[in-house]
Amino acid sequence: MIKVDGLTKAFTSEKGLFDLHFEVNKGEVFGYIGPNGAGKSTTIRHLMGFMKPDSGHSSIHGLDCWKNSAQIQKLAGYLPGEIVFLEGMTGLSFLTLIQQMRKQKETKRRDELIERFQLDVKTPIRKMSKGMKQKVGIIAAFMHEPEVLILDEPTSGLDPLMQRVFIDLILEEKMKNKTILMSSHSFHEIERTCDSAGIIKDGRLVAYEDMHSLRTVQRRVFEVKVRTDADIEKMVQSSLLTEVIGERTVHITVQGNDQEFIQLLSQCEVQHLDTRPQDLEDIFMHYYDRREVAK
Ligand SMILES: Nc1ncnc2c1ncn2[C@@H]1O[C@H](COP(=O)(O)OP(=O)(O)OP(=O)(O)O)[C@@H](O)[C@H]1O
Repeated sequence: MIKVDGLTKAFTSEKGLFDLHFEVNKGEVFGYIGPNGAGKSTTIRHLMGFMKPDSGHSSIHGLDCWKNSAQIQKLAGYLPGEIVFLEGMTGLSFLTLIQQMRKQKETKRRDELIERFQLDVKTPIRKMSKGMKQKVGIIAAFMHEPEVLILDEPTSGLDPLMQRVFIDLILEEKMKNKTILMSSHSFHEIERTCDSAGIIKDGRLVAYEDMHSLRTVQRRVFEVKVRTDADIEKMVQSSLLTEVIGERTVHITVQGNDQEFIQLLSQCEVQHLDTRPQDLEDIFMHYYDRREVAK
């Protein structure tokens, strides 16, 4: 449904997008994550046909995003990272204008969303808080029930209750077989809603996770506190995946090698042991360090 094929847009030799490839199938929710300035919004602008790639292409529903930008913009529900509103409008007059531009007469879904997000649409947009403006943008993106949704940091500015309302909305759209790409800085949001997640760094896709296999494979992270530095050394030297996180405390990721882990523990003087399932943050967090040289 959404296809990005060798997409390249070089602003400088290091900034932009470089030979980007990924696909999102119909009915899937794809989470697009990465550090500030990685290239998420630039990818999204290409998908919406606002930018011409230097090489490669992207398509939605088989339509080239650049060559068929008018059709793409009609087809997809889009939430920009920064919404620009016209002066002197209320939330309702803005939403009505968007509906008129789309020749959409039906207001039932719009009103349902207004109700759900508890938005006071009579407030002039210039007097709205960041979160209120974000709600207006979300409603505008969803109210015509598009088959494809392209969302740039949709929950930015929303309070925790509204973030939950948004997650429920995504899960509901997923049940209706909608295809969704959303960029986010929230691992929790991605874990709750997405079928797959990709991480972009310095304009390149550096990791990809299928959320279903992530859930079924269930790696576990153990936090182990030992008594001596020698114990720490033993752990680090073992073939297990370890990360020293504090004084004589180490995180060990275990996946199918439980026996090896137990043997290692039996050789050390363990003072404290704790565990939790590995989450997306554990897998992707190190990609966020901007000091790390891109591989
Ligand atoms: N029109 C442009 N001209 C030149 N450089 C640009 C342009 N648009 C974006 N960039 C640069 O490209 C890089 C990627 O920017 P982009 O906005 O896509 O990042 P992002 O992943 O969305 O970041 P954030 O999480 O901060 O929103 C940044 O270094 C940015 O400064």
